[in-house]
Amino acid sequence: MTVLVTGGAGYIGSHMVWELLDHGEEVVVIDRLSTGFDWAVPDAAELIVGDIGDQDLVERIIEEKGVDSIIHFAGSIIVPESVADPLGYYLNNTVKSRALIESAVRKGVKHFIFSSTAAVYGTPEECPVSENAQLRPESPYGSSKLMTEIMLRDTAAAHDFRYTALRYFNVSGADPKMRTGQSTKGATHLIKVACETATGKRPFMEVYGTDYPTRDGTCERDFIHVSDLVNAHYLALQRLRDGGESMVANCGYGRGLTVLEVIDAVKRVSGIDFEVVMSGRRPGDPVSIVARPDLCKAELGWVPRYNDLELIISHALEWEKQLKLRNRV
Ligand SMILES: NC(=O)c1ccc[n+]([C@@H]2O[C@H](COP(=O)([O-])OP(=O)(O)OC[C@H]3O[C@@H](n4cnc5c(N)ncnc54)[C@H](O)[C@@H]3O)[C@@H](O)[C@H]2O)c1
Ligand SMILES: O=c1ccn([C@@H]2O[C@H](COP(=O)(O)OP(=O)(O)O[C@H]3O[C@H](CO)[C@H](O)[C@H](O)[C@H]3O)[C@@H](O)[C@H]2O)c(=O)[nH]1
Repeated sequence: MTVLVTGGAGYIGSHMVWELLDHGEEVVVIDRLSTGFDWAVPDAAELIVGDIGDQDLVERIIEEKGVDSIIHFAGSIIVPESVADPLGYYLNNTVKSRALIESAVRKGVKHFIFSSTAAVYGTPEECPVSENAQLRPESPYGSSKLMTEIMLRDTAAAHDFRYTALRYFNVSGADPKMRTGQSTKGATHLIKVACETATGKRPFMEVYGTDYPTRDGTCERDFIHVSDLVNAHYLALQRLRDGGESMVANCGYGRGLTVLEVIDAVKRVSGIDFEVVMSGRRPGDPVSIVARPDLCKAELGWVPRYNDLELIISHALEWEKQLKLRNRV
């Protein structure tokens, strides 16, 4: 039994590959290396450079490697970029996910885990938000992911195929053993950007919007450590293999932190008082989004191990230093 990890050369995917290898799984990765790196894939996993929309390639991999499960991370992930290029996002996230799901069904892969996102909720009426809240994405990115969730739901109803869609909140941090981390070039994620500024890779950083209706005027998010996130996927994989029904679950800690609170914490942990410029709002940003994680805990038996902002930041900062040391910036 082999697990096919799409996007396994990327930030979250590479952590997933390590999590699977740590549990003794056979792993094959497909990644076109658009934002990922071949060096991020451990030697013990096979990397096939290619596109998830290439059905001949994907179906050959499934057959030749004896793939029983797919964990699907490959996609385009930047909210404001999706506002500027909606059709590009619908192609890479929705159309190519459709091709991948079809290949899975054709080749009899019965278990599928999908990287969904809190962006499917838009700005929820109630926070923390539970899975049955209204789905009103505010960006093409969120819509492109919601459409994939719908395809999975309908495919599972029609075929011998079960899935878990995990709606990630704000993923951050790095492998505590420093085997991988977020290496994305031109990153836009808050903690990554703040750590790059603290380590001198950027001269300053901006805060996008200071007039939101929150306690300090900046947006509020729920930051989850990437290692806790990939552990939830591993538990979801075991549950599907044990016959568990399809499900959709939030992955977050249930705790909201504002942009300014995060920046202050990065300054504290790094000991560097870097420059922060207050700017206008960024398109597509919901004000506040925090998970209700009860379902993930109850159904998967998920027990987070790194629910501590300073610990998340210390791992992210350490990875930033590793990138410099390894000349990979
Ligand atoms: N980072 C977050 O905070 C976050 C939050 C919610 C959901 N997600 C989802 O998690 C997944 C992984 O995100 P990430 O942060 O690791 O991003 P990433 O950009 O580091 O990883 C994505 C990987 O997919 C690859 N890829 C993209 N399109 C491909 C294609 N058509 N064929 C083959 N490979 C392709 C890229 O080369 C890259 O290695 C994405 O689906 C994203 O939407 C991320
Ligand atoms: O330099 C920066 C970077 C970010 N922000 C702010 O920080 C907050 C978080 O922004 P991120 O870009 O880190 O993350 P998003 O919440 O926009 O999106 C992330 O989480 C979402 C789920 O909530 C999606 O899944 C998406 O893939 C993932 O990028 C936003 O208010 C943003 O405007 C800044 O002020 N300055």
